[in-house]
Amino acid sequence: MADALKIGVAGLGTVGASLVRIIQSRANELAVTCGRPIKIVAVTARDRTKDRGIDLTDIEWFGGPVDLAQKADIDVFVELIGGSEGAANAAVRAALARGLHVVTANKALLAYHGVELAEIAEEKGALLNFEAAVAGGIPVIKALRESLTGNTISRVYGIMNGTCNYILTRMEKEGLSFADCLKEAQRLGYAEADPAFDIEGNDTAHKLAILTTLAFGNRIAADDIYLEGITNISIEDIRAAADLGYRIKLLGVAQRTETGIEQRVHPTMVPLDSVIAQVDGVTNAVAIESDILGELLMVGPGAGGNATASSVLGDIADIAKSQPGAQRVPVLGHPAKALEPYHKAQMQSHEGGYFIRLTVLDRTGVFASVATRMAENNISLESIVQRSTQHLSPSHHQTIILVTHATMEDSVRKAVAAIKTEGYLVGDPQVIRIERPKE
Ligand SMILES: NC(=O)C1=CN([C@@H]2O[C@H](COP(=O)(O)OP(=O)(O)OC[C@H]3O[C@@H](n4cnc5c(N)ncnc54)[C@H](O)[C@@H]3O)[C@@H](O)[C@H]2O)C=CC1
Ligand SMILES: N[C@@H](CC=O)C(=O)O
Repeated sequence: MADALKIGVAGLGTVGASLVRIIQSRANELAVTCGRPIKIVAVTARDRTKDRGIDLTDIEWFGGPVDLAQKADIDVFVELIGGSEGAANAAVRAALARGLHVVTANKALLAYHGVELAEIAEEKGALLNFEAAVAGGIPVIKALRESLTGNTISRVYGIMNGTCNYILTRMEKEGLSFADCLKEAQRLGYAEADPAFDIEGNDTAHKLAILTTLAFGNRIAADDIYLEGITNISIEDIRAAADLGYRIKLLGVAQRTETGIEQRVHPTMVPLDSVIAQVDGVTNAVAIESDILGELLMVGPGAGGNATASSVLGDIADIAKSQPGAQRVPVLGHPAKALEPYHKAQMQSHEGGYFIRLTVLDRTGVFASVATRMAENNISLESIVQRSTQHLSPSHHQTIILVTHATMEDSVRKAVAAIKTEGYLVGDPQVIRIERPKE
């Protein structure tokens, strides 16, 4: 049997500890599958004394990630620390500079430095694998980077954050509060070290930026994504959506348009009878629409130690099986130096359906005024209903809920701005975009 593939792991948290446990418990099977043993020989984390339920005897402990990346006698550096800057960034650069292969689950790092890191890896002939960085255990990177070669992709979208989907699902199904659901997602190891990245939509944006590049061949443009998280979504919205035949999901969507590439992350109403509406809890789903294959929908565990470690392990196994000096698949699907500049489609030009919920004073003429402001902006309505909300508040308020046919974002913004000036609005209007699967 060939020599062992020597692995150094930086970060022994939810994902790192699961990875070590799996590699140690399946050593024999992995050696047979990969044609050589896979051996963890070096590790580092913040706290050396913490009990992680893993056996670190005979594994060299390093004082920090950069130290490990620079000095350990390893073939592969596995980065499971997190964060786009700081130790993770410095250590991955140090490993690539030595020509080591790198495996990472760090979407923030790739979203902001992926092109540069891919250039270094390609210059050095090293592999930089990151299957776990998007949608946890779902092999979406391999699908886009390798399996769909030759297809022209028109849209990639999906549920890419397990924490948010877990929160929305439990709020809807069990009536739990947002805060309680988030705490539970943290306890289960789904959330980021700073959960604001999950609930404000940044984590989905990081993942979407990576998928956009793989799908469309542009340089990664993580800062050019329209971004709204789920912190504004109330149980009232979730119930109103259900009454209208929709469910609310945090979606990331990237699509080609006539004016450029549209990238957006926001709470979205999807039809209750669509597959994506049935994707519950920590499960993720990524849909890819392309010309040869048609629509591919991949559904699976999106976060958590084992799901994520499964993808990290797959990346390590690919390295174990790769032949030295063999032609490499470009890190981002296209050689990093050949990636095209990103041409952004403006969000104002987005076209789709909209749900608009307005709390208004109970006055004569309000309903007619709302309908008029819509008509003035050429917005065609699928439905408009008015409900009394006096049971929710002692004051004389009404709720008006509108669902539009496909319309321009710009028109909706103008109509809502006009309504805001009328003096009958109570609080801020709630606007949620509607996404329908391809007919
Ligand atoms: N938890 C999940 O479900 C998923 C996580 N990821 C990504 O995987 C990576 C790791 O995530 P988790 O395991 O959840 O994080 P975690 O917070 O549970 O673990 C992070 C580990 O890195 C170590 N660490 C942090 N800063 C360090 C430093 N400066 N020097 C040495 N060690 C340091 C910590 O001691 C800890 O062992 C992140 O990039 C995350 O975004 C990706 C997919 C899913
Ligand atoms: N915090 C992330 C972890 C996986 O990427 C999530 O909840 O999806």
